[in-house]
Amino acid sequence: MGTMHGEYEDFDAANRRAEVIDWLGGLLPEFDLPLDSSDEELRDYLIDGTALCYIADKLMPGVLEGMWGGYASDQRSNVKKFLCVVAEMELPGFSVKDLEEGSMSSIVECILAIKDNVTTRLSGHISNYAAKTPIRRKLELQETDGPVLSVAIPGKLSPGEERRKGHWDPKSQQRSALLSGQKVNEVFQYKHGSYTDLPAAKISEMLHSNSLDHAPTQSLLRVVNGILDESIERKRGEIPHRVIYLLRNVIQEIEHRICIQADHIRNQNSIIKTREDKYRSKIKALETLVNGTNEENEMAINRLEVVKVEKYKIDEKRKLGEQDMIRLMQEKENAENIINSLHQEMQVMSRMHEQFREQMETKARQMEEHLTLRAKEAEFCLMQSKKKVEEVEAASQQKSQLWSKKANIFQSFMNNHKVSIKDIKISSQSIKQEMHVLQMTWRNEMSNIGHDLKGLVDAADNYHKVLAENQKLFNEVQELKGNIRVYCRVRPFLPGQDGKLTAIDYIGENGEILISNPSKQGKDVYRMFKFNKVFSTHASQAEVFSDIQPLIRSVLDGFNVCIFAYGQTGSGKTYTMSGPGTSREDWGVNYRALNDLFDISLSRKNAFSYEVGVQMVEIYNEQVRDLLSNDVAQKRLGIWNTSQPNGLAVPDASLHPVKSTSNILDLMEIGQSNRAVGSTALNERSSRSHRYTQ
Ligand SMILES: Nc1ncnc2c1ncn2[C@@H]1O[C@H](COP(=O)(O)OP(=O)(O)OP(=O)(O)O)[C@@H](O)[C@H]1O
Repeated sequence: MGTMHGEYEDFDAANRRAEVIDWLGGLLPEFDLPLDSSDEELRDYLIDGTALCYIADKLMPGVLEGMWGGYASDQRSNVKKFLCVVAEMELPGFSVKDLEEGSMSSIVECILAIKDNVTTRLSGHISNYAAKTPIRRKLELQETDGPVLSVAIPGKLSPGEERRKGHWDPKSQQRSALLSGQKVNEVFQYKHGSYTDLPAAKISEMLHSNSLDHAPTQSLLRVVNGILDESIERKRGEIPHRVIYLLRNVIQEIEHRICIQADHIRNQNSIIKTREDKYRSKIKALETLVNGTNEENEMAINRLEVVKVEKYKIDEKRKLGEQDMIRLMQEKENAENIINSLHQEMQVMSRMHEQFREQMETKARQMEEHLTLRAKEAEFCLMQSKKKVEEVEAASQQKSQLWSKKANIFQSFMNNHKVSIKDIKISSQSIKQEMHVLQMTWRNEMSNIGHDLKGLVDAADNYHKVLAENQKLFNEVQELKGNIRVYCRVRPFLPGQDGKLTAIDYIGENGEILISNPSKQGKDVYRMFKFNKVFSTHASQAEVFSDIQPLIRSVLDGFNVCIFAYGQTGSGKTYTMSGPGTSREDWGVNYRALNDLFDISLSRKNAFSYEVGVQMVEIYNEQVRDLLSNDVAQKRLGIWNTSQPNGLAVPDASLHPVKSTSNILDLMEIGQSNRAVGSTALNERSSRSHRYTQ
């Protein structure tokens, strides 16, 4: 924008300078500068002040005093005179220094102000101009007290041409023009009715002198009007020929002046058109410039937006940078604190190091003293050791003599030993031979043992077959004896009971028992019962178990076995199943059965592997409880059905399904009052539990 503004200013200055040059070209005929002349070219033309003085003289003839123009003493006096005229006209001036080396703008503005002033004045002159008297070669407009505007006529030397020819004196020329004008006025100022009476000599003087050239157009028109008025007043219309001739010349002069004025106006029009075209082209250029400026403005706005965005980013970055700076300052403070603490630690360490160094130096001195003492001691010891060495050498000589003796003895011993070694070698060879014989016999024996082992393996196989056959036969015997066996054991009287009140009358060998009831009559007194076997009151625990033991062993062969005791309270169920004490003889059926099973499983451990499980339950008031469970709530196992014949109860199958697995031994004692039941179960290869009925 600054550049554009500068360009516009240059353009405006050039325009104004061109306007000055154009005006001067019309005012000063010798002025031949082109319109696009530079400031310096205009300065060169105006710097001597001659042209300026000529302008002032044109504006106010005679106003310049003394010698001016080419006759001036120096250039500065010309310029100063011009500036005095300008000051009198109250127009803006300039300094001489500006004209010599400063800016030309003030000079241009001054001349343009003069031009405007003259144009304003001429607007009134030109209206009168057409009605003035024609002059043949030069037209001069002059008011009574106004400025004079001269126009150069072709064919006559202009003041510039005269000046260039070295004889042009604008002041004398002007002065002669003024004098001839006054003379013409005197010549042409006649009263009415006097033109026809002009003598021929006077008319000839008017025609043959420069009177017409210098006469104002107004005077010439006054002459024409006067002649015409006189011709009208004279009814006869007779006007002398000489007056008519004068009239014709005056009219020709006026026509000539009008033609010149018309030419001048046409020239001015063409100049104005040329300027108009120039101004239009300049306006187009300015419009283009303005359009370009608008585009540049849009681009500048876009750039401004971009710059705003960049500024916003830069502000954000600046804020981040400030935050970073604050953080870095804090880190710096922390680092400084750390450095200070480290510095303090370093000082402490250096002090400690100094103390340590001093201590070490003290120690070193002490050590040095100590080492000196030790060195002296070592020297002393060395002396003593030398003495001892000498003593030892003496002793060693004695010992060497002894050793030589011992060596002789050892040599003789070695000789004897070699002899004995030879004997040992001979005996070892004989031992080797014996060992070889023994190895051969051992191999033979091992082969025999292998054969024997093979026979044993075959025998073992046969043994297993035989054992299986025996087991089969045993179980068949058990089945023949009956799968359900009922034994009766008679409890002896307890201490304090009367033995005469016994109901047992007879016990048979084949399981018969005769019960007598004295309270009954007839054959109802005796009743005979038949069991598999009846144990008398003298039967021991071992005798009772001996009849049950085969059934228990059949468990190991895959049969389920259940043994339970039944009887009224105090009849001896616990005594029979558990025993009265813990001694081996007192063991009841439970202990003996388990012990027997453990013995058998132990004896068969190389061939079979048995797992034994134990379950303890209590049946009391028709409630079954697991006595080995830690959870009291879980002890209850189910409801028992006691509606079986003979008072037997079976578990509800839906609640407690009886597992059909074999290899189970149940040992129970069942009281009449159903108060308590103890049960022990043994399972071969299985620890699954099994519950039986009451
Ligand atoms: N064969 C026997 N020899 C000696 N004493 C016996 C014999 N049988 C039982 N007794 C004794 O009889 C008493 C009652 O026996 P036991 O407690 O075994 O009866 P029980 O049927 O288990 O009674 P309950 O049903 O009330 O438990 C005990 O003192 C016991 O020592």
